Amino acid sequence: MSDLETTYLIVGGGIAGVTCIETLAILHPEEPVVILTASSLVKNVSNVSFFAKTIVKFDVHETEASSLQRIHPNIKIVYESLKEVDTENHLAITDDNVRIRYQTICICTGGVPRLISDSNKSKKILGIRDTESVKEFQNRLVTGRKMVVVGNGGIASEIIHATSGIQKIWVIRDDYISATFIDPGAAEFFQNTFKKKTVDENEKNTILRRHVFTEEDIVVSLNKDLKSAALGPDWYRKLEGIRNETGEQELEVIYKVEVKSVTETTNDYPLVVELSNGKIINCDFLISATGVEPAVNFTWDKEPKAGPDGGLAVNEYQETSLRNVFAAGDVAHASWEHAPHWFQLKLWTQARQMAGMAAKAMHARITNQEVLQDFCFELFTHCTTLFGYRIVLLGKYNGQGLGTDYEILLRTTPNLEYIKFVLKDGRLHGAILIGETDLEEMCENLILDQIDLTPFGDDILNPDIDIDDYFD
Ligand SMILES: Cc1cc2nc3c(=O)[nH]c(=O)nc-3n(C[C@H](O)[C@H](O)[C@H](O)COP(=O)(O)OP(=O)(O)OC[C@H]3O[C@@H](n4cnc5c(N)ncnc54)[C@H](O)[C@@H]3O)c2cc1C
Ligand SMILES: NC(=O)C1=CN([C@@H]2O[C@H](COP(=O)(O)OP(=O)(O)OC[C@H]3O[C@@H](n4cnc5c(N)ncnc54)[C@H](OP(=O)(O)O)[C@@H]3O)[C@@H](O)[C@H]2O)C=CC1
Repeated sequence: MSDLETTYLIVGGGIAGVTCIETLAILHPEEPVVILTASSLVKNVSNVSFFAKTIVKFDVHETEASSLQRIHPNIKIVYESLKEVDTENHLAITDDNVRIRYQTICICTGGVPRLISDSNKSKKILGIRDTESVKEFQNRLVTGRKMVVVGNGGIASEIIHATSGIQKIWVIRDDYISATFIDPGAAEFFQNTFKKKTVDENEKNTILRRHVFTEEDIVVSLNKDLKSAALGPDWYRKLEGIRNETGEQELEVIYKVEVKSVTETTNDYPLVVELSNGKIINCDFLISATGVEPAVNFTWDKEPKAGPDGGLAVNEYQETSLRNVFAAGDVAHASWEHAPHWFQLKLWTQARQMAGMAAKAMHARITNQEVLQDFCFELFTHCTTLFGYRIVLLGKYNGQGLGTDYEILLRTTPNLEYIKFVLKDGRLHGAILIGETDLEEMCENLILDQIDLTPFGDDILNPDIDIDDYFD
């Protein structure tokens, strides 16, 4: 017996779940869809702009789940948590024992912060994922004097940039900042902008250089029951201006260390953080911005295959190893053979792309049609803002997996732009574009078409030559 019957069941109201519904609303509006969401707010995407075929930028907002009724005429919203999936009988069972019979299901339950190992020892160790966790962080910023930030990815970088009036100790495993997204050269570009806001005239000169790098030169780095969706792009703006003290940021970066232990004390500073190099830091609270793990927070009659991170392993159509069970977004592990210039990172662009693909494949299954993998999986692209600069990452932007004999061509103008091309056998395999470079579309074409750039030499990045003319 079931309480509800549906053709499509979507679990989760983050970007992946909502995109899946939006796509099904276009492909199959007459068929019933049920969304099972643990939070009453869902994500929606607006102001989508394309810098090139595959390079997309958009805004993410939170809205009432009921607004989905305007998107899909045949949707039913169930505000509950998924407890169990009975794949044999095509049944999903919620915490309150509501039973939903589906023909296809897409799991979009996202991720939860992966905190440092001592996180259960103190409530002063915080992870950031949803609005609630940011509120707690905001409260701690109001009175905090010193915080430790652990991790070297997107969240840590944004926190360091956005907070002021508090002493910050940034603890990272790498030997340069923001290693998930950039290389040591770009890290230096950003650190110079921290040091001084204005640049001397004679420092504004553009520097162009080619370097043959090896893998050893560039190290490729790639709290609770949090069931709300992950935050939107401008979440860190909520941290700005909490303390209005002006002046130099009190920032200390400690490189190549990890946190060994964290203990609470009754001393002036309530938290004692011991690092792997023996250093002791006393602080008010610690932010663990140390990645996400997939939220597979329900049980199965039969376990599907999992990826190395515990996420649901999916093929190129986003289907798990269990027929008619699809997955998309942070909960999914991309287990198909990737195109040469694509790899998975837990980002909302990818959550959106995976969910669009899942919806197409679910629709094809129901209507007995064939489906092809979407073109967006040909090229890794990420468009974001870091330390106040627009940053576009393309393909193997840090030489990921290119072996030991690739070249790097750099053009940098202090406080203005940082452009890095990763070349192998004369062809472009990846790029980091920081600032308003206007090179996105050209780079996308050069990577996708694998044009031999040897004849252009270093002119490919010469600011006085409009290289686009060659390819028109
Ligand atoms: C602070 C922060 C900043 C970020 N900034 C960026 C950025 O600038 N650019 C970028 O590309 N990415 C960014 N990300 C990553 C991005 O937010 C995620 O990759 C993306 O939101 C994942 O979407 P999702 O739909 O898979 O998961 P989520 O957004 O986590 O949504 C999961 C949904 O599933 C629901 N759910 C969970 N378990 C259950 C259950 N058992 N039953 C029912 N419902 C359930 C939750 O309520 C939620 O609605 C950021 C992440 C964070 C935390
Ligand atoms: N602008 C953007 O695009 C943003 C994207 N995001 C996304 O949100 C998600 C969460 O962000 P975030 O938490 O920053 O995750 P990230 O995966 O971006 O970064 C995690 C960082 O923590 C480090 N780390 C992991 N475990 C430890 C540990 N035990 N001790 C010290 N360091 C550790 C990792 O190092 P190592 O690499 O060595 O494992 C890495 O530097 C990610 O999917 C991220 O891509 C978040 C904010 C902004």
